[in-house]
Amino acid sequence: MKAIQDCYPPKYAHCYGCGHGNPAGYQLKSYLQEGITQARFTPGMQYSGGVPGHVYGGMIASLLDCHGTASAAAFASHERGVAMEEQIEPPRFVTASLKVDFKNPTPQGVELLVRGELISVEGRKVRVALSLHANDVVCATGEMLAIELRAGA
Ligand SMILES: CCCCC/C=C\C/C=C\C/C=C\C/C=C\CCCC(=O)SCCNC(=O)CCNC(=O)[C@H](O)C(C)(C)COP(=O)(O)OP(=O)(O)OC[C@H]1O[C@@H](n2cnc3c(N)ncnc32)[C@H](O)[C@@H]1OP(=O)(O)O
Repeated sequence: MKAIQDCYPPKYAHCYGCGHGNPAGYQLKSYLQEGITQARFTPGMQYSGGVPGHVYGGMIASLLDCHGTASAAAFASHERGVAMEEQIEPPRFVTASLKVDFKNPTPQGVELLVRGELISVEGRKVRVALSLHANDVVCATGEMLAIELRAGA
């Protein structure tokens, strides 16, 4: 199955968090399956937070950020009855607002699961509920308002 981010042409593949054309970035890959989006990622040991052995909060927020905008694009496409991979230029969303709640320390050296669920689609505005899990423990939850860029932006 093609990742949501891999549906974009090279000219839009530069994002630090998820662009497949950015060799220095995370190259996060998100997938929509059965109404839920998921991405898996193991942050390098350089992303240490203040507490040894735990992941830096900004890294966690960035995973929710990138997974959220990709999820918004996939959810909006699905609502419009078209799959991401069927579009030459899929809809592009940016983060207008991202709230993160850090629920539990996130351990390093563990594959993290990031999940997204659609809250609502209202024109260009898509709200996504996000969560980040390590070893089946919810470490962070979040909510994003993503906004679709206007054509030509
Ligand atoms: C940078 C472009 C990247 C695109 C790349 C695309 C693909 C890349 C490949 C694969 C990955 C797929 C997606 C990944 C893309 C990026 C990932 C990382 C995500 C980010 O890291 S991305 C960077 C941080 N992000 C920004 O850099 C945004 C700066 N910002 C703006 O560029 C404008 O601000 C914008 C466009 C958001 C809106 O501007 P606009 O002129 O188009 O629209 P407008 O202002 O009219 O708002 C329309 C309606 O949203 C409401 N609204 C707006 N903002 C709100 C807020 N904060 N809270 C509550 N409501 C809000 C209004 O109230 C109105 O609501 P209503 O229609 O009901 O009146």
